[in-house]
Amino acid sequence: MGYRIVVACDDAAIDYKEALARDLNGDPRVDKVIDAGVSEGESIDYPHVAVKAARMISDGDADRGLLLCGTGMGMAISANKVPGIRACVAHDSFSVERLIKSNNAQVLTLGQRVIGIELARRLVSEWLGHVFDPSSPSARKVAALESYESGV
Ligand SMILES: O=C(CO)[C@H](O)COP(=O)(O)O
Repeated sequence: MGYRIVVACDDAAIDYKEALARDLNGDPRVDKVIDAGVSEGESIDYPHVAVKAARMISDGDADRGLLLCGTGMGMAISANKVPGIRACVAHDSFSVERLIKSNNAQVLTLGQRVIGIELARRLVSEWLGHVFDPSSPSARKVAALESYESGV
């Protein structure tokens, strides 16, 4: 079973969303790419787009999210407002690996104004290859993180 991935961006990152969605659509590890916007000519501020996409994950309609804006930071901050969602910008290979293996994050965010497209493509491909190990020592820390969401 491959991943269902929701992709979304604001008007600063439409080019990257289109290019990365094309890659994802051609990747055998991906079953479905869901485009949550925005498209050319559309202007919706990043918090609305990020929350819409993150809710698709928390509702069980997608497994992972790839969210893009100018820096990746606004998308991450916004997606993290959705209960249960762990999102972060990661612009290097090691961070992308740890985003999954340490943090079990569902959402990777990238900034079109920060990194080049070829690095972005490589990071997204690497991201798909990483899997969280629930028996790893990191699981205890992710569980602790989740406990704060439930008000403990
Ligand atoms: O990068 C962004 C938010 O982190 C967004 O694409 C641009 O936001 P702005 O600098 O507030 O216009």
